[in-house]
Amino acid sequence: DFPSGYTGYHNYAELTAELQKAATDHPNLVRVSSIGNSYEGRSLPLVKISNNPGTDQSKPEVLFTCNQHAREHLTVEMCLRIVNRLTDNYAGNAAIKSLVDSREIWVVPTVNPDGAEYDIAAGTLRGWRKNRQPNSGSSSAGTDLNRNWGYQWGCCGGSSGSTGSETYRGASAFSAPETQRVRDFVNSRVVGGKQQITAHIDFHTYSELVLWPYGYTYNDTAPGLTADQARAFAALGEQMAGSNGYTPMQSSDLYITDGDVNDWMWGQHKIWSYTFEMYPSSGSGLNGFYPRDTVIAAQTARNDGAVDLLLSYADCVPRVIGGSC
Ligand SMILES: NS(=O)(=O)N[C@@H](CCC(=O)O)C(=O)O
Ligand SMILES: [Zn+2]
Repeated sequence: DFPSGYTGYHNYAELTAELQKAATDHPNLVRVSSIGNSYEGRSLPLVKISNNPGTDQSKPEVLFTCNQHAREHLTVEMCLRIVNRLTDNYAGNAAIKSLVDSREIWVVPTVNPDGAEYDIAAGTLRGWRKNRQPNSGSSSAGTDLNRNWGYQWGCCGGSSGSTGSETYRGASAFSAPETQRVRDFVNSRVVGGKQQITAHIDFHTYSELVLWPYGYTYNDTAPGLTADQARAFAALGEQMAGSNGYTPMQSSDLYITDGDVNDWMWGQHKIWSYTFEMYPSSGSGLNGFYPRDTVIAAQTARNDGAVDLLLSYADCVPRVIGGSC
């Protein structure tokens, strides 16, 4: 479990209990289900927040994913913040009520529960990043889930083919059960030939950044991403960064990543997909991944405005530059 100074973070059992509590407290707003299991067989929880959660309505859908990277535990708290804030405040906050009434919101609070549990299993903080899937012929386990997505997978030097690398891309695109399960869920949201999810944030730590596609190329435009679309990505990214004080940039300006989730969400589905790197802005080595639990409340609430911005533009993100849909 988490060591002292970190007990405010939710381990897997505490997370699932918290999600069940949200559903029990708000049966008219929340459904908790599963997109399937991790490599080691842990259920990957799926939370739906809606004013009619038992029915698929034709409203713009927004997805939040957290904890692709095991050691980035603050992101689990971020997804929990989204669930609790949108439900606990629905009755008393007109702005939140209108966002929830006009959207269908999906939250996957942990994409990598095996890695997250392994990271804390010894009562220490191991610095683990990848999933816990073995690599045949190697004593090094783990795939970097954020290099395993099947858009431009392994194309461009933005990942590694070595099983021991922290950015090992896996044996093939979607070789990891966890990316398969999120892929299958997103694919299932194509209804009547139209992807219902219009916008997405994948939360990571750390460096305090707002990032948008493409990661696989330094170019601002590339096949499937026009200059206007790049302008819209940047404009909304800059507005969200203005609300949380993070630094906005195209993700390849940070470094080239291939097989990352944003490139797949946009490349495959034209979902306006961002990565948020949360607090801290900097750190020496591993300690940046392990801020004490005393920062959780402030550093998750810090993103409330950005979450609301994404939700508000979700009907038509190009509106952010005066465009139309
Ligand atoms: N959270 S992190 O691993 O330090 N940074 C992310 C950045 C993701 C991106 O550039 O799109 C990654 O390398 O997957
Ligand atoms: Zn990460």
